[in-house]
Amino acid sequence: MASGEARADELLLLYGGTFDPVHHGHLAIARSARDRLDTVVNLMPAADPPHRSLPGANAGHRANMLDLAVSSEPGLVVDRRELVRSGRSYTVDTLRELRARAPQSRPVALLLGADSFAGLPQWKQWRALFGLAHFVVAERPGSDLAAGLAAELAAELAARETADPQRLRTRLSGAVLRLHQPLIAASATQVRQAIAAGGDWQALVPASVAEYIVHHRLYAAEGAASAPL
Ligand SMILES: Nc1ncnc2c1ncn2[C@@H]1O[C@H](COP(=O)(O)OP(=O)(O)OP(=O)(O)O)[C@@H](O)[C@H]1O
Ligand SMILES: O=C(O)c1ccc[n+]([C@@H]2O[C@H](COP(=O)([O-])O)[C@@H](O)[C@H]2O)c1
Repeated sequence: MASGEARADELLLLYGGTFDPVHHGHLAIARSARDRLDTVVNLMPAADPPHRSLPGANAGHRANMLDLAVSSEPGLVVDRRELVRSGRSYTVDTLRELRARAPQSRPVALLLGADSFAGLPQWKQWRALFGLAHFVVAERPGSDLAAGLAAELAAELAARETADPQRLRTRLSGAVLRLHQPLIAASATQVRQAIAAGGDWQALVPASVAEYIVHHRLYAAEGAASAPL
């Protein structure tokens, strides 16, 4: 495990998401990436996530829940860089900003689920992303990368895939590593819907996150406004 001050050539692993709310599926892939790559995972909530409707909880609440979720998890930390920027949280903008500040010798990787990776051709300037970061793609129940990828993305994957985690350190960007972590089928939609419907949801998130949701009345059924942060 990497510890202390990051070296200029240390791999920087970012895990972006809406995290509305963070659940055990998110944490499982973060732990798996941490262990496979022997590095810290920076969970980075999107303030205004592109290509989806407004989150159910505001960015401050979502980041606070992440803080709680990682508080006893070695090697997982919260990165608020997208919370201090206005406008939509496009990944290409985040990476360019980071590249302008970080040492040029520092490799950067993005962690994402297979469903997100399959949607990459819809992202802003998606091809430019390969020049800015590596991709670490986690399996997700229901998303099969072997089938259903757009031809242009399938071609990129075939050219860039590596099974060697070291490749993410010897190059600055452009490789794709697949992560075969234990699958957890949880989704944030499932959590939000179960809360709104009065169903069972608490086992899908860490206990501290469940307490936060209840305390702030997040995702409550229509008519029950959530508490402001
Ligand atoms: N259970 C899971 N297994 C693997 N990857 C996941 C899982 N849940 C989320 N991810 C990945 O984590 C990233 C952030 O996901 P996000 O915050 O949108 O969660 P979500 O559960 O997909 O949310 P929603 O249901 O609101 O769409 C995405 O790249 C997504 O593919
Ligand atoms: O940059 C884009 O166009 C873009 C489009 C869709 C998603 N993303 C990023 O992908 C990450 C996962 O998104 P989501 O919606 O699945 O939570 C999150 O960091 C988003 O900002 C980025």
